[in-house]
Amino acid sequence: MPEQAPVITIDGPSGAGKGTICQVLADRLGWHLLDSGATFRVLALAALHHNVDLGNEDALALLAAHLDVQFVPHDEGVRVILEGEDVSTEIRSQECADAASKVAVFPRVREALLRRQRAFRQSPGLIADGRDMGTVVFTDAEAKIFLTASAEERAKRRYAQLKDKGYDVSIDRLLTEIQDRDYRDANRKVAPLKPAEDALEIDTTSLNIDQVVDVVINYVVTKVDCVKSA
Ligand SMILES: Nc1ncnc2c1ncn2[C@@H]1O[C@H](COP(=O)(O)OP(=O)(O)OP(=O)(O)O)[C@@H](O)[C@H]1O
Ligand SMILES: Nc1ccn([C@@H]2O[C@H](COP(=O)(O)O)[C@@H](O)[C@H]2O)c(=O)n1
Repeated sequence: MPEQAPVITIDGPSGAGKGTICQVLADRLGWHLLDSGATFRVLALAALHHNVDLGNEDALALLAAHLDVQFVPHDEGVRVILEGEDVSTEIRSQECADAASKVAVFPRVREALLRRQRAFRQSPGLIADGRDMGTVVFTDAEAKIFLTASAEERAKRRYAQLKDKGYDVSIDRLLTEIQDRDYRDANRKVAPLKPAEDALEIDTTSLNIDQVVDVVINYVVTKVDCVKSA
């Protein structure tokens, strides 16, 4: 059997810094990047566009199986093209985040997206960002990391990020949204948000981005042979 490309998984709740750290790792190693949250967000957006009920598992699973979506690598990350339209910005809305966490509770929806997520595993390697990358999608990953931070710190980070982009947001509302999404993600029956048994857990509440990158790189070099020898 041909050898599979190595995978590093980074899971954790919203705002823990997964996307930021995954991008740094992917750039440093020259590996592919899977933002699995984007697969749920784009499905949720397609459901909203086509008036598919976010509570209808059959209809959502069918939509997921036939979704016309491309993830196109680009200088500033990955462009998400849905039915020929660039929706990279639109899927980042709070409405899509919320809808994504609603469609993500359904087993058949997750099953339909699995094949697309696993297809990102290509040479020379993959950095996979999500909630169940280490527990379900890439259980054989070479290194698994679970990033956390207090909900208050994550709301502060999101507030700063959105303010920076010119959005007028309330920190209290962001905190409530984060707590609601955490609850839904951690309490669903399939692929709940939790660390893999063999994951390194890093609480980033009082660490800055550079400090988190250092902890992650120091760990990865101990776990992934081709990174050790690079
Ligand atoms: N350790 C950190 N210290 C301070 N700010 C951070 C840290 N890590 C990430 N951030 C900032 O927090 C914001 C959210 O980070 P990021 O998007 O990486 O989180 P995430 O876990 O991928 O969230 P989501 O799952 O919702 O996509 C960004 O503005 C990022 O720059
Ligand atoms: N592996 C994953 C990734 C994401 N989800 C769900 O999608 C929502 C949006 O994810 P972001 O990382 O883009 O914020 C998230 O709240 C989860 O409900 C998932 O279930 N599994």
